[in-house]
Amino acid sequence: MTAEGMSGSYKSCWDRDLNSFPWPRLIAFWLRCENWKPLFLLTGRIPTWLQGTLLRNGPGMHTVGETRYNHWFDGLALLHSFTIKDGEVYYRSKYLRSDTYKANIEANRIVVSEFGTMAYPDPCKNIFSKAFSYLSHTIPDFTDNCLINIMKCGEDFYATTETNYIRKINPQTLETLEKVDYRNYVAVNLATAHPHYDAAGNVLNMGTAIMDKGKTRYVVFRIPAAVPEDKKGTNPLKHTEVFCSITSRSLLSPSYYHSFGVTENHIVFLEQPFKLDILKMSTAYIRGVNWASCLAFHKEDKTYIHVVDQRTRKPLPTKFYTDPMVVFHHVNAYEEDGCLLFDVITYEDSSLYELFYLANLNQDFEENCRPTSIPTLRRFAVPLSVDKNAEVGSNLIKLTSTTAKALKEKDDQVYCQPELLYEGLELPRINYARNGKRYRYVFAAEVQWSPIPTKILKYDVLTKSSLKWGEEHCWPAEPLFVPTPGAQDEDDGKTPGRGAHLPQSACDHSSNRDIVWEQCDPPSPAPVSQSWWKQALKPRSVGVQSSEFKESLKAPSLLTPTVS
Ligand SMILES: CC1=C(/C=C/C(C)=C/C=C/C(C)=C/C=O)C(C)(C)CCC1
Ligand SMILES: [Fe+2]
Repeated sequence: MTAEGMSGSYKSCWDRDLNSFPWPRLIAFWLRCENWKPLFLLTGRIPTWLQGTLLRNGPGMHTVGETRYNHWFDGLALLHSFTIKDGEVYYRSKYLRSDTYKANIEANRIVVSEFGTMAYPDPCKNIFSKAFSYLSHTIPDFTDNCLINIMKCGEDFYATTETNYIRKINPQTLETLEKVDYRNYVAVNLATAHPHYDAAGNVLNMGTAIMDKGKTRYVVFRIPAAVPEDKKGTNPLKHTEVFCSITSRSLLSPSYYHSFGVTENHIVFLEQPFKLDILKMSTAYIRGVNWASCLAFHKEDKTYIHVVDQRTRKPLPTKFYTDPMVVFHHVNAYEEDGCLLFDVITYEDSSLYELFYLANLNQDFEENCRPTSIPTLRRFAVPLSVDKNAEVGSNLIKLTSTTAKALKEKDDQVYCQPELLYEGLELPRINYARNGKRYRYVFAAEVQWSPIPTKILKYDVLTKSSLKWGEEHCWPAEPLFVPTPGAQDEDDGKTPGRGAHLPQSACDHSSNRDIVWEQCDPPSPAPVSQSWWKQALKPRSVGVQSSEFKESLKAPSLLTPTVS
């Protein structure tokens, strides 16, 4: 939690073994390189209305046997939950038992490729059979190490990454359930880990269909929260539908993207010049290179802004574009006086992903980890209807609320120039009730010339002012805004700080179903030191907690993920 902090005692499954240790009120975890370092957060007060369970996901294990991953985004997914009840927080964690996890642990080495690490299942297989088996299909079978986020579909929760696989999990026990292949429901080879939700909880996500029926497309698909009455009990995924699709400008080098924007009537998709090279991907195995090497930033290209009308499900006809840039996180988007405004965190190149190679994060960190461009919050404005007779060179944006421009060009093109709002923030969150609507506050991690956040930030788009919280030895990261029940003001709520880039389920104050927790076996008691944290990371079987502790863990389950 952040500035308001939290009070109450921090209980964990290791409580009985380590209660002699002067536990801080709350411990925030931060994985820096491979060493977990406990960070003691503050004392303070958790508002009594803040009840619920925060689910989070992230890379948790970067070495298997003698082998180690190359990149931060490769680590085996470690699920965490924080149950907040009456001023106390109960923590648990569990590795996602993906097929990748099981194959690696069984082989006691990395045998499945990830973003930054190419691996081979069977080293003694000769190069020809390997080549043949991998060349047999253009798009290889990707990993199900779903380490990025948590998605809620109806009453189900899934760990997600950016491949076609998601893994269903039990939100109470963090156990891994079914492996789901999006391709069984919608033709996509990749999909973002940043879906949007409407007020009814229906999921809207995007993925890329590579060379599907001779075309490569960006596909927006919708997963209903509830199944039709006559289909009660079926899996909502079975009712997934293609909402709309945008044809990629290139068959074999579609854009890489990490998120997208929505407004009440439109969808915003940036076809950015940070591209996947499909031919390189289909030969990556036999060339022995990782997937990351199949991504490239083309600074001579443009960034195309696609706007799809949700009512017609068709892209607007005008060709909007802006300068080459790389965006991972959309913040929000909304419509005002016939214009669509969208706010994104922009980079001038794709160097951020380079920074997160563990070799860069390990030694002389300050030197290696200087991004060549700082994440910058920029606001774009796009006219939703373009006057054909508008003078070439004229600015089509007449709003007083922004200095963003949309310059009319010949042959129906419009060149968009953004307004710079704030330099040095990432992992943006908003009060999600304002998603797609006019809004005022961005909650984010302040990131200066290093990928390691140092402060939590609340930025006011209206006044261009910001509030910050930071403290020595604290590395807060992605905040999650939880509105106060019955709040009127957009920023009336709490923003608990969170470990790097992670998923969350906020709290809803309504349900109070009790859950009884089986607890993981605590690691052997040890002073809190690096070894203890390393040990804590070892996969643990689920054991049964001592009765009194279990009793105290009867927490209301309030699992309502917002978005991540
Ligand atoms: C495995 C794999 C991929 C993994 C991408 C990942 C894991 C990206 C993580 C991004 C994050 C965490 C961004 C944070 O803001 C790609 C590139 C889709 C290509 C297909 C194979
Ligand atoms: Fe993200």
